[in-house]
Amino acid sequence: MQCDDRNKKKKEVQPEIGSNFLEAGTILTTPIGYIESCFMTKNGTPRQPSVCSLSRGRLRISKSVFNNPEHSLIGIEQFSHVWILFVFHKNGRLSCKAKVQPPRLNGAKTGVFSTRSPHRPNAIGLTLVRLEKVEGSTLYLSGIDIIHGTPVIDIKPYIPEYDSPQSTVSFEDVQQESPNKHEKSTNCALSETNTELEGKSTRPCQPTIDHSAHVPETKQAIPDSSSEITGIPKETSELEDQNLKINEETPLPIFEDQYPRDLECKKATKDGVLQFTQEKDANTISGNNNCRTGESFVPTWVRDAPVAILKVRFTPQAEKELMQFKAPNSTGGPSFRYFQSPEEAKCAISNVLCADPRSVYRRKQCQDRLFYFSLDTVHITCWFGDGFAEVLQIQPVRENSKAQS
Ligand SMILES: C[S@@+](CC[C@H](N)C(=O)[O-])C[C@H]1O[C@@H](n2cnc3c(N)ncnc32)[C@H](O)[C@@H]1O
Repeated sequence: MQCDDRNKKKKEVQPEIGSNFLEAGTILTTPIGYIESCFMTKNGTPRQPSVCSLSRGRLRISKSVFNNPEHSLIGIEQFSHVWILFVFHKNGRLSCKAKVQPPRLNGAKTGVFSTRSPHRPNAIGLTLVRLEKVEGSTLYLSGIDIIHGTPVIDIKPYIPEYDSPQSTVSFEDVQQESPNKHEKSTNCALSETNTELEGKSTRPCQPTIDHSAHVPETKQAIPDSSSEITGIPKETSELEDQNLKINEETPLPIFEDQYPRDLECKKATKDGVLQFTQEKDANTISGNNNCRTGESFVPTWVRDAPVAILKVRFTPQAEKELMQFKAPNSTGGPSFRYFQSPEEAKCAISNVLCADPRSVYRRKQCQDRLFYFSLDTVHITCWFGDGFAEVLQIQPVRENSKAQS
């Protein structure tokens, strides 16, 4: 059913139901399309898009959502990157585990919401991908970590001024620095409470300069005369469009008391669970307020994983087999669907393997087992040794072959 029809129907039949569900935060999602990806199975799919910039895919906006799906993409080609929100449809079942074991913690547990684990209560994924081109109602993407057939529920443009604090430091460094160093920067005239109203934004008050992603000029956060005083970029007017306008009648939420001032970080404890203890006489400023405006922080485990970056090598036989593959739509021999050449494929395979795609279980308990995965139209067999991965065999993917999960 298309958007217009659905709205009409809601209005005619049960006008209040739609809004009640929205109020309760319950929505029935309708995929706007399904990802066509070079990754057919979860196995071997990178854990984040940054792992393999050559991983390609397509997304065609469905005609069941818009009469003219191409209209929904007008202007999007002016962005270099877009966020893709999708459903982890191959999770098997919905997860209700509050603690998970991200591979980078090598077996230790942490709270699900401090990770990017697929196993989360609402099974929603968020990936920042490069937008290569737009043709009609189809987006051509690269740098994906999403498998073929994944239902996509939304696309949003990546806008560095909104989405990316200027610099990232480690949580532990922030904790070690003297408290005086973390005085809030005075160039920000937004009150803390107002910042909370804006969705806990860490957006810098000053426009950010150093961004490689491109944004259409109309979207640049250029302060106008009215925003100069507060340092709020012009685009804040969007909040007003969404009825979030801050006015005298709108009570400002007070969040301060809910946040302890300092968190003492303790690394993995005896039961393998990461624990952060709060100081007893916690003050009222959140941990996030410990960092300077425009700065963000992440735990060290996100950056310095206990998992080594592996060296990747190909046996001469595997290399020879890969060279048989031809550019898309070529005849006489196996051809790629997404990669343009065997060299590109080799680079992508190396990227996937050097990040060690094995689960913690596989890494620890079954080190000597062969590992299989597929990428584009290539089926790869490899093994892992101490600090390296070796590709043993490259075969064309068989249509009905089922890779290990
Ligand atoms: C760690 S998640 C991160 C995804 C996204 N960047 C995020 O942060 O929400 C990436 C992994 O999800 C898995 N995956 C990708 N698409 C999936 C799908 N449709 N259903 C279940 N798992 C999926 C793949 O195994 C991939 O390695």
